[in-house]
Amino acid sequence: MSKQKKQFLPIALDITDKKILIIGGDEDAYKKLKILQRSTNLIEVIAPQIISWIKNSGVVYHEKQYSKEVLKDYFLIYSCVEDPAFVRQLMRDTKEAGVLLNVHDQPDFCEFVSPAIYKHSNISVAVSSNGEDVYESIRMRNQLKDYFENYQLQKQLIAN
Ligand SMILES: C[C@@]1(CC(=O)O)c2cc3[nH]c(cc4nc(cc5[nH]c(cc(n2)[C@H]1CCC(=O)O)[C@@](C)(CC(=O)O)[C@@H]5CCC(=O)O)C(CC(=O)O)=C4CCC(=O)O)c(CCC(=O)O)c3CC(=O)O
Ligand SMILES: NC(=O)C1=CN([C@@H]2O[C@H](COP(=O)(O)OP(=O)(O)OC[C@H]3O[C@@H](n4cnc5c(N)ncnc54)[C@H](O)[C@@H]3O)[C@@H](O)[C@H]2O)C=CC1
Repeated sequence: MSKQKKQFLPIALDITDKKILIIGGDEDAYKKLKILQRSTNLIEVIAPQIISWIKNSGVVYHEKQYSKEVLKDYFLIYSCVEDPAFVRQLMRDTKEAGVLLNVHDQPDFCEFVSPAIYKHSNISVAVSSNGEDVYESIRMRNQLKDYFENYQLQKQLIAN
């Protein structure tokens, strides 16, 4: 029987005073950290080895193996670990703890996916392809970004 296609709902979550955990300490984790830092400072990283870019980014980090006891302290979990056995166990742990999981670049394992975002003050434009075509999401976000930046520029020109 063919697998049912996933459906993702685009929403905006209240993350005020809520901590987010990134599991993994390499370049992928760093990229995810930089994206999340546009929206919050309440991010922590856990991994046995953490690159210096992460350590120097002002984030709280824990240089040790992940264990499921930590999950209760966080609102969202982003995993940037590739090991499939690790991911399978993490999916069981997050389900048990009732916390939502994103697995970097692996939509089949994601309970939520990250859209491509353009943010200007209070306005956010988020583009998602239902997890199907991230490059199209990024392309469309960039076009919308150009549109909004031109729009801002035109408004300024008219005002002056
Ligand atoms: C499903 C999803 C799950 C998730 O990760 O949440 C997912 C999946 C995959 N990404 C892949 C590749 C890359 N993704 C990026 C970048 C971003 N990816 C993001 C989101 C998502 N990526 C979710 C879908 C969103 C939607 O619905 O459209 C963005 C928008 C947001 C963010 O990550 O926060 C962020 C841009 C941030 C920004 O520009 O602001 C780059 C570029 C880079 O990293 O520089 C590369 C190439 C380098 C690399 O390979 O890493 C591949 C392999 C594809 C292939 O090779 O064919 C898969 C797997 C697959 O498509 O099946
Ligand atoms: N069982 C398998 O098939 C495995 C395959 N791989 C393959 O190896 C390649 C890359 O391997 P790595 O760079 O070692 O990637 P990795 O995914 O093992 O590690 C990425 C990051 O996650 C961290 N990490 C690993 N285990 C962790 C844990 N238990 N708790 C918290 N953080 C943890 C690491 O410190 C690192 O910073 C990939 O292509 C992957 O597919 C890697 C591990 C196991």
